[in-house]
Amino acid sequence: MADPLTSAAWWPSPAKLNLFLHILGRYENGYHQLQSLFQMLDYGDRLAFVTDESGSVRLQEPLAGVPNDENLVVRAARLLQPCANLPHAGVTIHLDKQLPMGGGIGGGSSNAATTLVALNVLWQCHLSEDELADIGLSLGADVPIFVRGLTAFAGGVGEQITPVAQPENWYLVVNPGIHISTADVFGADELPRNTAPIDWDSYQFETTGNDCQQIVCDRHPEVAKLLQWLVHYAPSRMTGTGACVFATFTDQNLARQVQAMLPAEWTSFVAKGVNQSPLKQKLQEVNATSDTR
Ligand SMILES: C[C@@](CO)(OP(=O)(O)O)[C@H](O)COP(=O)(O)OP(=O)(O)OC[C@H]1O[C@@H](n2ccc(N)nc2=O)[C@H](O)[C@@H]1O
Ligand SMILES: Nc1ncnc2c1ncn2[C@@H]1O[C@H](COP(=O)(O)OP(=O)(O)O)[C@@H](O)[C@H]1O
Repeated sequence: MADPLTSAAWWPSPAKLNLFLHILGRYENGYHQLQSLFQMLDYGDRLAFVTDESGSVRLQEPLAGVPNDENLVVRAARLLQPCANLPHAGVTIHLDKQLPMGGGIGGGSSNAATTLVALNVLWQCHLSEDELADIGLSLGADVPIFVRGLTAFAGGVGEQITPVAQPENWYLVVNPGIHISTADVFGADELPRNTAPIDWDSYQFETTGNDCQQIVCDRHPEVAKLLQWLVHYAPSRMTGTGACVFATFTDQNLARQVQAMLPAEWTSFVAKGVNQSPLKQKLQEVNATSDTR
């Protein structure tokens, strides 16, 4: 069937990697104080929004295991609805899901951020980026960084963001096929929670790590096996609370050569690390078009 939506109707919803993830401590509300480098990728899901005056939010393609009312896309749209400057603002949302769920690459948070950024335009809410990031934070710690759409160091629970340009490397991202709950990892007694803070200026991949990696490897030997396989070819690490693992290359062809050798049990994608996310780029294009009208 022909795609009824034009290519211009789609808004990108990119993945991220945590190039490192340190846990410094725990706040009174149970959330953890982190330091991390969020690397935006040029690869991800995409969403399209068909607005109407129904006053309701519909999701056309439900996700297996996620009731529509709990889908972050629907929750984000409903949070924004009171800010719409259109009568009875409603929307049907199309979600083209490519990213594995629960993989530590931020798919759900990114979907929520794309929904906030796109509907802010389409419903004429006129909210600032800061206001959208604040709304996003109420949906999840990772949503604000996707709203801002820049590769950045993050502190606090992940919401204190310092944009930083990184070399735009190529990443082979491998999914061992395990769904890991972020809450389960952060709830683990054996999780290290006292890593000393680092100065952003002195960041190096080699001298940092992922404080969640060891317990995930202990609990899920498949992740340990995958890491052992990948480090033969390139510097590799788990992203977020897992389960995906990435290997870093300066050359796209090398990343694809290693991808071609991966055992069939693991799925993967190759993506470029970008300093500005495809969502931010799309927003700039949309704003430029409306400025010339
Ligand atoms: C730690 C990261 C790194 O990217 O893990 P991934 O989810 O990407 O693997 C994220 O910041 C996660 O962000 P996000 O997935 O939005 O987290 P939330 O929905 O806000 O929280 C999920 C659960 O993780 C725990 N949590 C999350 C963030 C944080 N700084 N401290 C925590 O303790 C809380 O127990 C919370 O119940
Ligand atoms: N639009 C969405 N996309 C993915 N997951 C979603 C979405 N809405 C809600 N979720 C829930 O959020 C959980 C975490 O998803 P995701 O963001 O993909 O993982 P992670 O935080 O590990 O990167 C999923 O297992 C699912 O239950």
